[in-house]
Parts: sequence; structure tokens; C-alpha cells
Amino acid sequence: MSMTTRRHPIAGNWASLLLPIAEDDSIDFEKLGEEIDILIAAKVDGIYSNGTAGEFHNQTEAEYERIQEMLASRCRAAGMAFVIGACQPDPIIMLDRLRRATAHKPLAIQVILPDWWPLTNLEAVDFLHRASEAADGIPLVLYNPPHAKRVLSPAELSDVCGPCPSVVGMKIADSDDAWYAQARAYLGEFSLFIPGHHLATGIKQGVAAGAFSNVACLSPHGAQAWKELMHADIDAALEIEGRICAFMDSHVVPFRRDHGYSNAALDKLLAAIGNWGPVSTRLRWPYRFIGEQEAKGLRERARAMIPELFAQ
Ligand SMILES: CC(=O)N[C@H]1[C@H]([C@H](O)[C@H](O)CO)O[C@](O)(C(=O)O)C[C@@H]1O
Repeated sequence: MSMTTRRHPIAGNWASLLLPIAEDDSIDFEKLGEEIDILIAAKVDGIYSNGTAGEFHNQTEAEYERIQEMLASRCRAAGMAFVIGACQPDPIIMLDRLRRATAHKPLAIQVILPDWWPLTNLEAVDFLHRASEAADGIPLVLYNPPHAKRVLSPAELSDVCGPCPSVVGMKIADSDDAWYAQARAYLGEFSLFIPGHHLATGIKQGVAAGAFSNVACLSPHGAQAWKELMHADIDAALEIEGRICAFMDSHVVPFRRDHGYSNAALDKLLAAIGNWGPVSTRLRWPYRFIGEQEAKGLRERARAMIPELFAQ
């Protein structure tokens, strides 16, 4: 497949569907419906389910089904783009989730590489071929997070995804200028999604198509406005990025670095700081979550450091 035919228009600011978890550890589906409607009203570029922040690793198959059905029906009615995460560490369950996702006709389906015993490149190509067949024409985005068993370099991503034409994008962590140079050299034909708080840098570098974004966890509407500013005035957007990163470094990252909370716990903290919808900081057992009072304590700080994200 040539560079021009693989290029897919998927891009922009994608909001993560976070699960409202009740005190008894059940998913509150009524609140989930409200959350989807709020994200649709925020006019984000798209909504994606079942990322790490969507706790794909900690739900039953029946819950998986109900989450995707709810997202797809509401997005379809509103004309909102959506992506379904079929991600699962177990390849058999992942392929089954992927097959079931195709019925909803999402813009794309996200997969990871099977993640118990790390795959070789040959095994990864084999897996992506089988996933492409199961996806039945729906494009795939490979999610290779920094905590994956194998974190692939741009050259390795090209080796693994190149032979599988259904893979149109990748959701990966960025790094320094040398990484960006490698990404330009090897991954030009793919839509690359990088961490939300680096999106202005990724766009300035000519590499990022968008982000499945932690900034959208904090403020879906504000993250959308910030993304639009990147196309109008990249220097202004970079200046805001500096303050977003400063906020994350001083007030959010320490929960992981110093106290061992998971990335999903951080994303739910961001949503509770933003206070835009019915999502609390609660994660499903056995994962520990950050107390709601921490979020309340950071609301003013976030608004003082990055007012642009909260302007309506
Ligand atoms: C910093 C940031 O944006 N983190 C986001 C990451 C990255 O997009 C991904 O790891 C690629 O770097 O994806 C999530 O974990 C996810 O899929 O649920 C949401 C989280 O908010």
C-alpha cells in the first residue's frame, strides 16, 4: 500500500470515555449516558472507549457490550465520531471484542499487542493480520503505551504495522527531538496520536495527527479550543502547553511518582478537577484511586494556571 492510500483522516482532540464507578464497584450506566451527552455537547473531535483510562482491563464481556452499545448509539444519533477500544492483554478475548466492535461501525478500532508474554515482530505482524481480517474493513489504531510489555521504536512500529494495511494509526508516547526525527523518517504514512499535554509540540514537529488526550479528561471543551488554536496560532498554543505541563508536573504526576497511583487514577483525578461531568475519581477494585477532596483542592489552582482551558 502506498503512502497516499494509507493516510486516514482520523485526527484531533479525542475524549476518553471514563467509567463512572459506584460505591459497590458497579458501572453506573445512567451516569455513563450523561457523560457521553456532555462530551458530544463539548464538540470534541471524537470520543473513544476502552483505553487504559476507560478501564478496559477490568470489566466483564457483558459490560464491554453495554458500554460500546451506549457509546455507538448516542454518537451515531448526534453525528459524533467514535472509536472503540477492543484492547485486551489476551489475544483471544481481544479478537472476540474486535469482532463484536465491528457491528457498531466505529471510525476505527483500537488494539494493543497481546501483553502477557512479549511478542516478537513476526508474531506482532501475525496478530495484526488476524486482527485486520476480523476488523472487516474498519481501520485499526495500534495502542502501544509506555507501560506495554514491549514499547516499540518508530522503526519497529513501521516494521510491525507496515505489512498490515488496515493499521492506519498509532497511539504512542512521544519523546525528544531524536524521537521526532525517527517518527518523521519511519511513520509518515500513519496518523500518530501522542500524549494530550504534548499535542502542540507534536503538531509543531509535523508529526502528530492528534491525541487521545489527558487534557480532554481535564476539560473536553477547553482541550478542543486549545487544539483549534494550534492551527490558528501555534506559538500561543505552545505557551499554553508549557503551563499545562507545569500543572501536570507539580500537581498530578507526583501522585504516580511518589504514591504509586495508576495512569487511570490520574486521568480520573483530572476529570474530577475539571468537574464537567458525573465522573468521580473512583476506580474499580483492586486499583486505588485518589480522594475526591484532592480534586476539589486543585480546582482553583488549575483555573489559575491554565484559565484558557476553562473559558466557556
Ligand atoms: C498523557 C495522555 O494523554 N495520556 C492518555 C494516554 C495516552 O494517549 C497514551 O498512553 C499514548 O501516549 O491514553 C490513555 O491512557 C487511554 O488510552 O486511556 C488516556 C490518557 O489520558
